[in-house]
Formats: sequence, C-alpha cells, structure tokens
Amino acid sequence: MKLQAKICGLNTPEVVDAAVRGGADAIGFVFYPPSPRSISPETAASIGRQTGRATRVGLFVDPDDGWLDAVLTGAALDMIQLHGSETPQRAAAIGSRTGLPVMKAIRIRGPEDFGAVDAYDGAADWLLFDAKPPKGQGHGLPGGNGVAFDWRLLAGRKWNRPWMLSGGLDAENVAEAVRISGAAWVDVSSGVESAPGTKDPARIAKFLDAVKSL
Ligand SMILES: O=C(O)c1ccccc1NCC(=O)[C@H](O)[C@H](O)COP(=O)(O)O
Repeated sequence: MKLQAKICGLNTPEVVDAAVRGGADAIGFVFYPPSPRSISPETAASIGRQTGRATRVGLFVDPDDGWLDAVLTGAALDMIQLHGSETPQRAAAIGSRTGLPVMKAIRIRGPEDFGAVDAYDGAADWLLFDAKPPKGQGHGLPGGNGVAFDWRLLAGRKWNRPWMLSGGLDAENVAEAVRISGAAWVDVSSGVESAPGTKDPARIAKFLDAVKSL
C-alpha cells in the first residue's frame, strides 16, 4: 500500500493548489481560532472546492455543537478531526451528529499515553498520533507544534482502525519516521511552513515528493 499524506492547516487557494498538485491524499482545515492556521467556514467553503480527490478534514478542539453546525453549514467536509480532550462519548456523539467519520488525536510523550487508545474503540473511526510537547516547546497549541515524539513507541503496535503519524514531520525526516513507526499515513503542518500559519508551496511539494518516493 502506497504511503499516504495529509497536509494540515491549509488556508489559501495557492497552498491548496500546491497540495492537490503534489498528490496530497487529505487536506486539513483548522477551525480553532487561537491557531495561526485557523480559517472561517466561508474560506473553507471557497478553497475546499479545489481539493479534487483529497479528503477534506475539518480540525476542531473541543468544539460545541453550535460551532460544528456553523462550520458544517458553511463548508463541505469529509472527516472531523478532534484534537482536544474529547471523551470517547463526545467523539461518538459528534460522529452521530455530523454523519462524518471521526479521527481522534492521541497525544504521545511516552508509552503510557497509548493507554487512552482502547477507550475510543467504537467511538473514533481513525486515530492520529501526535506529540505531547514538553512545556515550552512548540507553539503552545494542542497540536501543530512542529514537535516529534519517539517513533519507536509505535513500532509493532497494531490497532483495529487506520491511523496517521503526526508531529514534527518534514521532507527530511519522513522516510525515517515511516521506517521506524510503520505508518501508512503521515500528517504535517509546521514542516511545510515558512512561519507559523504561512504554508510554503515549495515545502509542500518537497514533502509530498518525499512521501510519494517511498
Ligand atoms: O495546526 C494547528 O494549528 C493545530 C492547532 C490546534 C490543534 C491541532 C492543530 N493541528 C493538528 C494537526 O493535525 C497537525 O497537522 C499536527 O498536530 C502536526 O502538526 P506539526 O507537528 O506542526 O506538523
């Protein structure tokens, strides 16, 4: 199975175009106002029309129903990514309410953090493993911090649903990350930016070239 890639935090027509041209399999739109990548439902509706075959992933952090409804009224999404402290019950309720598959982010610093995974059986359709950054590292956000965790923690582990490797990836380290972790999907945000929130089309192309060469 070819390695697949999600490019997260896209916020202009130019960078969506770069991701689609580069063969991105999924595109992430951030609906979390404290993030420098956050966009409005109207912007997502507009740039989301040019995503081609790529899966449109809407990224939320502990959203209430009103925010979910507001975004989904304005923008067409194919998947919901929950990157906050959403419980399995809340994740299941969001999947039922929206009728969309739910990807739950699990933040990892050490082996003990995988203990949270089993509770999402039947509540989340996908998992995304991201770093739980040490204090003072990253951008102080729940995700999108450009911080990696020890990929060896994933080696040999199996889950009964698809999962993505995320956290601090870039064109230079993605091959090693996949070799060590066994990931079939990778996800990147900071590693294709020239500054927080400013996606770089050349870095997007370079990352996707690296992914598609594996
Ligand atoms: O990207 C953000 O700004 C963000 C803000 C709040 C919660 C999650 C966020 N991003 C989630 C993603 O899926 C990122 O792609 C993932 O955390 C990896 O980010 P990075 O380490 O910067 O590649």
